[in-house]
Amino acid sequence: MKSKKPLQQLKLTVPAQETSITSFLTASGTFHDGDLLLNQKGLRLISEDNIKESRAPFDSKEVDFDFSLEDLETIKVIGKGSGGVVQLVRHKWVGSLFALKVIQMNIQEDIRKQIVQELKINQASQCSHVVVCYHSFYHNGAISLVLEYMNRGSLADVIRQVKTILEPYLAVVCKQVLQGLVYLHHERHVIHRDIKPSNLLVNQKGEVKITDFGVSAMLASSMGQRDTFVGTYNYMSPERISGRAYDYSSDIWSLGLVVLECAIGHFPYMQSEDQQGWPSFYELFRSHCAQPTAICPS
Ligand SMILES: Nc1ncnc2c1ncn2[C@@H]1O[C@H](COP(=O)(O)OP(=O)(O)OP(=O)(O)O)[C@@H](O)[C@H]1O
Repeated sequence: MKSKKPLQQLKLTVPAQETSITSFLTASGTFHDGDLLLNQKGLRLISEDNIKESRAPFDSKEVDFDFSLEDLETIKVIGKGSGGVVQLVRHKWVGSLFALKVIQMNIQEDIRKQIVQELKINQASQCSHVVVCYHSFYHNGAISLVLEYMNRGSLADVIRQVKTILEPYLAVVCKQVLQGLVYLHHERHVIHRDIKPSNLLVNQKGEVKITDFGVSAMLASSMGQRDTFVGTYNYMSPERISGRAYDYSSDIWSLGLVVLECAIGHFPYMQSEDQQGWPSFYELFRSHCAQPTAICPS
């Protein structure tokens, strides 16, 4: 694809809709949104009916309290995303390491909703190829997620270090991500919608796990397809770029681009690894959709 002038990585901007956090707080200071309740002591999912009946703080017997934010000490900052900072932390008494993702909640309505979605999915995940969220806390306007620490960072970090990944290893990476996607698609009925190298984390055992469900959406059969998007365009499937209906297979397209990137050492829609920046939306649209191929039906 020809690229006259490389542009910055694209992010879709959404209209600013600042929502005060106070509108989601109960009298006791618990963050409440839909069936999710979150406070300093932990997270609890509750049916809407129960919430209407009580609007009460957590029943401490129903939450595992053997773990609090005060039990964690920060070792260093390991990453920064659009939602907030990720720190490496250690449990003071047990010595276990975790990644602590702290997200300030006085943010746009759409993003807040995505984070709540992420919490619900993380809390329920039971798959060895999906990053575990052990605990989540809400305190002083911020949500903190205690995540499984993946000590080799993301696949983006790996590509930066080794440039390309040889086919036998790439096959192993691909298989693990596919196992994670099979779980998300078939067990959780979720389209991830933001599969990209920085959302695939690696540990020293060679395990690869999917993380960051900030832009995931539940695909409830009654709901059909979700049409809101927050994230980068670069790994997006032709049907999403052109605003058509999409389904689970759009995650597979994204994974395909990630695998190609690992194999050739640069994002496939850049002409070479020397090329700086990312293709513009229009360049992606033209290459995926305006000049349709077998994988982009009109
Ligand atoms: N569980 C984890 N273990 C180890 N490192 C992590 C973990 N979670 C995140 N990181 C590191 O922190 C970085 C930032 O993560 P975060 O999910 O906040 O943003 P991102 O996915 O990189 O970007 P964006 O928010 O724009 O999608 C990651 O790229 C990764 O290097």
